[in-house]
Amino acid sequence: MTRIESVRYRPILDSRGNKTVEAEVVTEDGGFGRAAAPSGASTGEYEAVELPVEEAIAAAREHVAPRLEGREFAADQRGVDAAIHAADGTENFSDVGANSAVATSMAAAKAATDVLGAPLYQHLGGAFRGRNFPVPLGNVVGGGEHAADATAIQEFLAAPVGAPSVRQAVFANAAVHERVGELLSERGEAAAKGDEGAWAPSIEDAAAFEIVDEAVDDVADEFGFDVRFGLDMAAAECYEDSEEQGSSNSRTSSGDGEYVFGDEVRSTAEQIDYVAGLVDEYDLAYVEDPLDENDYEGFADLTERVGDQTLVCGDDLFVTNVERLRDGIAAGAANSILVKPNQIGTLSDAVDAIELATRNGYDAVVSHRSGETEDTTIAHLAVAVDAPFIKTGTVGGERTAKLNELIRIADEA
Ligand SMILES: C=C(OP(=O)(O)O)C(=O)O
Ligand SMILES: [Mg+2]
Repeated sequence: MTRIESVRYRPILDSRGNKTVEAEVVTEDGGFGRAAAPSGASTGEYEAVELPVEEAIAAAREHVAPRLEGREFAADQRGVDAAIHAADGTENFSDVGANSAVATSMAAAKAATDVLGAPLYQHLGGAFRGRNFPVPLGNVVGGGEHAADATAIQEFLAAPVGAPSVRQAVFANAAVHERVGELLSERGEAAAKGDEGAWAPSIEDAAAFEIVDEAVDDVADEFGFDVRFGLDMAAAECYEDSEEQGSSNSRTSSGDGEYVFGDEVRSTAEQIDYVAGLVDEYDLAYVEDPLDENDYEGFADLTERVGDQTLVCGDDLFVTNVERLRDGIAAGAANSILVKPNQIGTLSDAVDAIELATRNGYDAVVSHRSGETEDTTIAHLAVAVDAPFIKTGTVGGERTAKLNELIRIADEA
């Protein structure tokens, strides 16, 4: 009943003004699904390959669409995703592009829900989903690869862990963003916004810690529940391998290089001490990518030290990849995984990573990318898999698209 009749592709714009892939899937009985690929800036070395948009679209038209049209059923997500894999034939979607793959995978899911008449989260997660909602982690200050001349740490994230509802949590994060803006202007720090809508002031990380700490305390008092904060350090971007000092982003070895965050240079042991100290000092709820993407051992050491106090999350470390996650679980590296469907290319692969994580006591954090569209699939995915957290910004239309969808799902569930 949901047999796919046609698959169409077009280039559209993402929030950075770059071109990205939009896919549309139409079923024989008129079901329609449309989805668009997001795009990262601080991408992990081991992510599936994003091809230039025209190339990805041409490859998808030639190889993916013919494997789906008249052959696969949109409601059979595993079948659709297996066909996309077969059309590509590589380990990392380097032939058709993870951007066209993920757009197709998500569009098929939406076409199925259109026919089935069920919300996307229910189609993906089943009849018993829709009761639990993720805590939204929302970045309020940032820099790194997301803004020039701003903080060295990529993201300072509000974490409204005590919120009684997803709506209150979303509103609290917006309030933290607003309060941070006020505190910055009281200090005379005019700030632009980075790629994800967070303030991008030209200040040291130490000043950002003071400001965000004060802002979350103020908002916790105002809202009457616990609001903490966390970080995405995106440390692979700041790691310089010992064999290639001076050239940033070397990814060939780990452990004996240096972390260069602004003017501060740290060895791996010092970086672990520094992060553990931050967790204690600021009662951090969350620390993503505190170490290089190859350093399972460093992640394990840090997790051993602070894993009972905070979430230690692997983004570039795991890249939503079950093989890399399996290695991490064996090593005791991290206790949570960031899940970005475009890092791995299909919804089925993303769900596999989430299920492996959950079975092993790792929390899944479903995440946006710095380059986004109005697509709301990740809001539904987070509810469908019972993810305890979602990271999808705080303000800006492409971010509020997901946050407002979460509020709607909660209202209608
Ligand atoms: C969302 C992130 O940024 P990007 O999409 O640039 O990888 C991240 O690093 O978690
Ligand atoms: Mg990250």
